[in-house]
Amino acid sequence: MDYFNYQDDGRLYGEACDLTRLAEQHGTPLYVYSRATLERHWRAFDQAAGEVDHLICYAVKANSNLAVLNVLARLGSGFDIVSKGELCRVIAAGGDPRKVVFSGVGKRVDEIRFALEQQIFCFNVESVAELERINRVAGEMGVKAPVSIRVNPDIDAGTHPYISTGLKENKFGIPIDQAQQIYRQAAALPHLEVNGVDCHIGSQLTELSPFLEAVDKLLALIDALAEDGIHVRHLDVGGGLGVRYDQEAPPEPSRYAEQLKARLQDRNLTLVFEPGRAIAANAGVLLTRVEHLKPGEAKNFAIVDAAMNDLIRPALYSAWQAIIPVDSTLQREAAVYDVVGPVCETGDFIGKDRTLAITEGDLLAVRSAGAYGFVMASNYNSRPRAAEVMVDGEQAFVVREREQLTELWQGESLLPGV
Ligand SMILES: Cc1ncc(COP(=O)(O)O)c(C=O)c1O
Ligand SMILES: N[C@@H](CCCC[NH3+])C(=O)O
Repeated sequence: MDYFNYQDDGRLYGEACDLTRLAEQHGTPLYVYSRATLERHWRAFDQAAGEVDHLICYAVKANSNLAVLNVLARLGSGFDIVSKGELCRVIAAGGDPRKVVFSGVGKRVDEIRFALEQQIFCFNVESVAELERINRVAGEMGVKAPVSIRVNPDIDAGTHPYISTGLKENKFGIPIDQAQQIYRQAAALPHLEVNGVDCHIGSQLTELSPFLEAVDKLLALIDALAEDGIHVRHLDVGGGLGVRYDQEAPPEPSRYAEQLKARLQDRNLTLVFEPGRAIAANAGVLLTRVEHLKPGEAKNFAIVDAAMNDLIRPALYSAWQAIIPVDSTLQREAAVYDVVGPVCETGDFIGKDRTLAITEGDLLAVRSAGAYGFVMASNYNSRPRAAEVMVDGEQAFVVREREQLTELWQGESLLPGV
């Protein structure tokens, strides 16, 4: 459920804001986010966890706009980060670093030091080398680093191979069959406080079974660790809950949490969730205008002003996102189009074989663009990045200005002489 709907005048609105007007005011391509949707999705996790001690750490990578982070911080959200940059964003947005988990396979020494200074909740450690590095840095600082080990349970998440992370062949985490041994090593390091077990098996999962299979393996590990005298306090189940892009019917957070709670029984564990997409994807749309229609023998093309540099998911994963007219009252002839951008790549498409009734100048909305949209944007073909707007009821706020051309070569310089 989101807050992007057609109203009685046949036009698409974001909450109570007319998207046609927003596009006229701010230009296209334009990302529009809905505050109410973000809040609703975050609360769905919070309420699902209910009485169990829990922490919802929104995965900043999904959408790191400061206003998005701030909306969630105001609800009391924690954050899952993968870089110093993301931690600085959380702080700039008013988030609490003590509710931050730090994931990622390649944390640098300066990033570890900064995170320790900020007293984050936990490092999700992905290798023995990283355990030793964190131990060393914490020792130099005279503190104890809170750590959890990201366990790779070797489970097929049944998702796109590029966003699957819980298989042996993936670079993430420590293989489950070595986990107990590595936990013993970690517990023996003097500057670490081992307080959790973590996993994240992939993104856009539409079934519960892989999550539950992973959790069963993790709980067995937690029990085995207890026998070794290692008592962890939290279980971080990662993110990965899928969303509806098309016909998918992903499980609701409530059903997921119910199953988790049934498995926790009387173990006194804090549950940590790291949802990204489930909170942000359907809280955003990308508005784009049709530049040209180009009929062809094999294909008709609708060339729009958004491209793979603005939204790379279709090009990168052949991801499908709905593309709909912003004004449904316009009388146009329908045809089947590949909706493509102006970038000079054959892979530059937003959608293929879409039936649309459009003409030059019409506005389209790409749905489900709130996660892994703007954050993955680039300046390829020297295209400035889009502006971002957040709607809140009848009000709309520019939460990131459109990038200016001169910003594209900021910091570049000519060779001296000649
Ligand atoms: C460690 C970690 N946590 C959380 C997430 C968020 O995943 P999703 O957006 O699928 O919820 C990711 C990205 O897949 C991740 O790598
Ligand atoms: N960027 C991916 C998700 C990656 C998840 C990051 N761990 C997507 O758009 O689907």
